[in-house]
Amino acid sequence: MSDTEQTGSAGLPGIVVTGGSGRMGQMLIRLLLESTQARLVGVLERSGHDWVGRDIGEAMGGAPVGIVVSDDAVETIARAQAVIDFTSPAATVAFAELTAQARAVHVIGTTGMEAGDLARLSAAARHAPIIRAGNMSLGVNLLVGLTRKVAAALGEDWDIEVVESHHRHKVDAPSGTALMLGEAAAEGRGARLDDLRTAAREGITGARPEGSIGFSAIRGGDVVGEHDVIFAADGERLVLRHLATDRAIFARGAIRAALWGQDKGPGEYDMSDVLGLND
Ligand SMILES: NC(=O)C1=CN([C@@H]2O[C@H](COP(=O)(O)OP(=O)(O)OC[C@H]3O[C@@H](n4cnc5c(N)ncnc54)[C@H](O)[C@@H]3O)[C@@H](O)[C@H]2O)C=CC1
Ligand SMILES: O=C(O)C1=N[C@H](C(=O)O)C[C@H](O)C1
Repeated sequence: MSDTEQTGSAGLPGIVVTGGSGRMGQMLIRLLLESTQARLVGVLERSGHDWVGRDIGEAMGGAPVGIVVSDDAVETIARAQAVIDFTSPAATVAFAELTAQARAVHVIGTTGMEAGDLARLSAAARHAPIIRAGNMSLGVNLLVGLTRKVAAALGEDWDIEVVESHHRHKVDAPSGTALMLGEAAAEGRGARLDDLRTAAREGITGARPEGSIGFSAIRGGDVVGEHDVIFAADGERLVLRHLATDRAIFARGAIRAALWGQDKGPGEYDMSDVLGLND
C-alpha cells in the first residue's frame, strides 16, 4: 500500500465508517465528505445488506463519491488511520480486534455492551487506542461532570432518577447516556452504580430503597435523545437536562475523537479525555 493510500490523498487521516447505512453512519459520512480535517477512505456494512457493492454517495441518494460500500472488514480497515463505529455490540467487538491489528484508532459509539464485550474491547486496547463513550456530544459530557458534583453535594435524602427518551428504533435500554449519568451520580456518592441501580419498576415494587438510582426509558417517534437527571427531596426537586435535536452533535464528537486519537498510544479513553474535561 502506498503512503498516499495510507494517509488519504489529501494527507489527512483516513477514516473508515462502519454501519454506513445506519442513522449515525449516514450522518458521519455526510460530515466526513465535507471535512477539511479528515478523509473518508472506506465504508462497511453487514454482509447481505443491499448497499454492499454500491457507491456510498449514490446509495445515500446523491452523486457518486468513488467509495464503494464493502463487507470486507479486513481489507477496508487496513486503509484506515481511524475507524468510527456506531453499529451493534457483536459487530463492534469484531471490529475492535481488526482495528487493533491494523494499529488504527477505534472510536466506538455503540451502546448496549455487556461485561464480556467490554473485556474483549479492553484486550484490543492493549494494541491500539480505543475511545468509547455512550454519548459523544459536548453537552452530555459536561452534564456528566455536573451530575457527579450535584450528587456529591446532596445527601442521600435526595433520591436520584434518570429518565431518558429515544426514537422508536432504539434497541437497548437504559441508553448508554443514561448509564453514564447514573455512573457519575454513583461516583458522586462514592459508590458503584452496580450497587445502587434499580431495574425497571412494575407491579408492587415496595417503597424506593434509600440511596438507590432508578432508570426509566421512553421509546417513541423520532426523538433523537433526551436525558433528565432528577434529584428529588421533600419539598423540592432539581432537574439536570440534556436535549439532543440533531445527530450531528454525536458525529462531530466522534470525528474529533478520531483526530485526537492519532498521536495516542494503546489504551482505553473516553470523551472526557478528548474534550480535556479531566485536566
Ligand atoms: N455514543 C453516541 O454518541 C451515540 C451512540 N449511538 C449508538 O450507536 C449505535 C447505532 O445507532 P444507529 O445509527 O441509530 O443504529 P442503526 O440501526 O441506524 O445503524 C446501525 C448500522 O450498523 C449496521 N451493522 C450491523 N452489524 C454490522 C456489521 N457486522 N458490519 C457492518 N455494519 C453493521 C447495520 O446494518 C446498520 O446500518 C447504537 O448502539 C446507538 O445506541 C447512537 C447515537 C449516538
Ligand atoms: O440510539 C440512539 O439514538 C442514541 N444512543 C446513545 C445512547 O444510548 O445514549 C446516545 C444518544 O442518546 C442517541
